[in-house]
Amino acid sequence: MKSKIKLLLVINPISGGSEKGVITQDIQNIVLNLHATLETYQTTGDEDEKHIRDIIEKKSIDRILVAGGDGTIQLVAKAILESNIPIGIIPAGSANGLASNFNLPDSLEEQVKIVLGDHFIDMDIISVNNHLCLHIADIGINALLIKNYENSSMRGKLGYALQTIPTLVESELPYRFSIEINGKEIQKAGIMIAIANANQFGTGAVINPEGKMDDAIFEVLLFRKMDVIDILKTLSETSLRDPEFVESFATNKVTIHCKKKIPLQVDGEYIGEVETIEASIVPSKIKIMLPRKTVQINL
Ligand SMILES: Nc1ncnc2c1ncn2[C@@H]1O[C@H](COP(=O)(O)OP(=O)(O)OP(=O)(O)O)[C@@H](O)[C@H]1O
Repeated sequence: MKSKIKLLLVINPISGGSEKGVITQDIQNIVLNLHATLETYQTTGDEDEKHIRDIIEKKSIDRILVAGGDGTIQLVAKAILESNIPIGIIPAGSANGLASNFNLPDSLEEQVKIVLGDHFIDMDIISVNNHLCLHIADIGINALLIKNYENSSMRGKLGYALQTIPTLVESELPYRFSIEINGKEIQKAGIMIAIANANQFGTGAVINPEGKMDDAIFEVLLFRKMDVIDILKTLSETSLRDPEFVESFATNKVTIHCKKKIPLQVDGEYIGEVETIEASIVPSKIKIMLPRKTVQINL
């Protein structure tokens, strides 16, 4: 008889502002009926990466199930970079930017079955100024919006929307970029540049319909202009890819210089202001367990 799969549940108790005690109990019950054993690690925000690595080694973990937002998935991705242990996702963050790209089922039982299944994607990882990026990084207006949102007391989409007007007033648009890409240096003006591994923001707005997450290529998207209405559209499930204002370049390496310091965010975390962004595909990939019917979103 095949030995049972050793599953580690990594759960972030504060992500998405929701109580996780019930989820943990439900997962324990679901796993009891499947060919697996369960270890649980609750994140504390302090040295989680190291603790997860220790558990993987001591308990010979085969698969990891992450219940949290992008920050928690990032943390686990760093911990497993060398061991290449497959991970499954229970979207339990406030935005779930990465998970929104995978058509995951809502049922907890299905989500647990997926991590124990055999269908996966070998997902690319991008390094952006030495930060791991699984989803989308950007410089310019959206990063400034995320910074203002993080500093405000209002959470959720409304909190984000309320930051758009002060953000536009504060920003000095357009930014002027010098982009070294595919052996060329080009000069462009715009309100933001996104470095996209994935197709869509957590809000559902598709910004990169032709992006594939396992082709060792990422897209550099230059947004030429955007007004308040366009920014508010990112809060709904509409495509933002009007060719009038987005220019796209596919590559595995890019360097972008901006004359003035410009805000940078990676996977929803505000990083700070930078003058240069260096992004490249890293040699390691991570195995994300997916439902059988996952299709890449192509509009
Ligand atoms: N027990 C804890 N107490 C406080 N902070 C924690 C704890 N566990 C993890 N964290 C912090 O939670 C953050 C990651 O949260 P995560 O991104 O997963 O959720 P989120 O912000 O709600 O979701 P999203 O990124 O989808 O908006 C990290 O900054 C991590 O340090």
